[in-house]
Amino acid sequence: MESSNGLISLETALSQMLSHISPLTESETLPLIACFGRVVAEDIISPLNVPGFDNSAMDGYAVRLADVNNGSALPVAGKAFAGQPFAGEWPAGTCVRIMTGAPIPAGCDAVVMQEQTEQTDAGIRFTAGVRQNQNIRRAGEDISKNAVVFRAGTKLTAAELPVLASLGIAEVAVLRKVRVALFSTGDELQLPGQPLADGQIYDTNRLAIHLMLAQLGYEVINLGIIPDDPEKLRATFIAADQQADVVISSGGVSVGEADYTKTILDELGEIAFWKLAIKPGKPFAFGKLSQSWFCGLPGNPVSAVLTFYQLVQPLLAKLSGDTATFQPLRFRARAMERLKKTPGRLDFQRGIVNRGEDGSLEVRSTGHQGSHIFSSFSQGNCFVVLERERGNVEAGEWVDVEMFTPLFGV
Ligand SMILES: Nc1nc2c(c(=O)[nH]1)N[C@H]1C(S)=C(S)[C@@H](COP(=O)(O)OP(=O)(O)OC[C@H]3O[C@@H](n4cnc5c(N)ncnc54)[C@H](O)[C@@H]3O)O[C@H]1N2
Ligand code: MOO
Repeated sequence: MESSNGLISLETALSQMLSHISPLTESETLPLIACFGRVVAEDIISPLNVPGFDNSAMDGYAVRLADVNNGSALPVAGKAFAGQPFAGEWPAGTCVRIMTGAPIPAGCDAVVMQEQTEQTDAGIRFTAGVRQNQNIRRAGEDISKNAVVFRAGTKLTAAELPVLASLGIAEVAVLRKVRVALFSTGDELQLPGQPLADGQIYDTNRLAIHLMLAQLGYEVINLGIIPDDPEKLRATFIAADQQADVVISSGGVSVGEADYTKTILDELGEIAFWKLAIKPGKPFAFGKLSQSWFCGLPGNPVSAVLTFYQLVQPLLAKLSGDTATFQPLRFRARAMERLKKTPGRLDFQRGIVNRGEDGSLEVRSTGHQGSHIFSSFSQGNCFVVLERERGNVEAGEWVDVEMFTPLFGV
């Protein structure tokens, strides 16, 4: 949707970007430990049942139902341990001492937990009723042999990789990592550790974007700070385009000094300069260089992080082959103070959300909402997402909040 003020909605921008992207196809086979954050290249089929055999969920006694529930005590015929099954004959009218994880002896109907038994001179007496199948974990209950465990396009994390270990799978074909080239532009930028000349500032954005890319599992080619010099900019764009799947720059996308960035980008590819109906993060560039995709983030640090999060992250996920759709979870919270808001853009204010005494969520502002206030990220824990046409929020009104957690990592 493009409104009368010429601003494109976040959804329109995102769907336009994603419509161009096809996932990578090259894959490599790696050991499980190296697959963290990688995307499965082909469906993974289970080579076995998990559990692999019927086994006990408790330390106790394996019984046949016909022998229990009449109150009589049963002598112990033998023992079954995890890794050491009960061997030999199991005479009628006896029970088997069994440990958690031990294979169930053939003919066993139930396992009685130790706490529901008593040792008597005649053997083990059962102090509670016994039901068929109780405390037996059946073969294939978690995953059955030949089932599709994970479809191609699943991102492997600490939730998925141990499942593969439980199947005895040692290595997996995963898609190659997305390569991202990154640089900051601007004569005013200086490296931390260096003295500042008059009017200079330290480069914040490149570190922020680098860290977010790294924690999302992408390969980062960090090309440093590029001054506002057409030749240097052109050489950097060309080098970045040759090495990466996606080139990300920060700065120079607004109306001011973006001139040669625009000229160079026109020369090298097809780039659209958008004005997005979000705050912060209005100016944003997207398009194709000669072989890579280009995302131009706005220079203001909060705007750079927000546009990366809302637009670049889903683009990278699609390119990486990850089929999960990017849908940040939002919760309703009660504003505990007035939040200033001008209608016209979707606002992502920084807030601090907590659970109130009545159990509902309560949110406060981190204070100054300028797009240069990077410390609002460490002071806050969430975005307060305010609808495009909404005006000021009064204390007590309900708002949407979106936690920072997946954005900044641990
Ligand atoms: N006349 C207008 N001026 C501006 C508009 C507009 O629509 N009309 N939009 C404003 C908004 S909103 C933003 S956001 C910025 C984006 O501008 P650029 O992408 O061209 O970025 P710069 O002008 O290069 O820098 C903006 C600001 O951010 C600082 N900066 C830049 N890079 C970094 C960095 N790596 N680390 C830390 N800080 C950085 C830079 O010094 C400027 O202060 O434009 C507004 N202006
Ligand atoms: O969009 Mo700007 O990012 O409001 O500062």
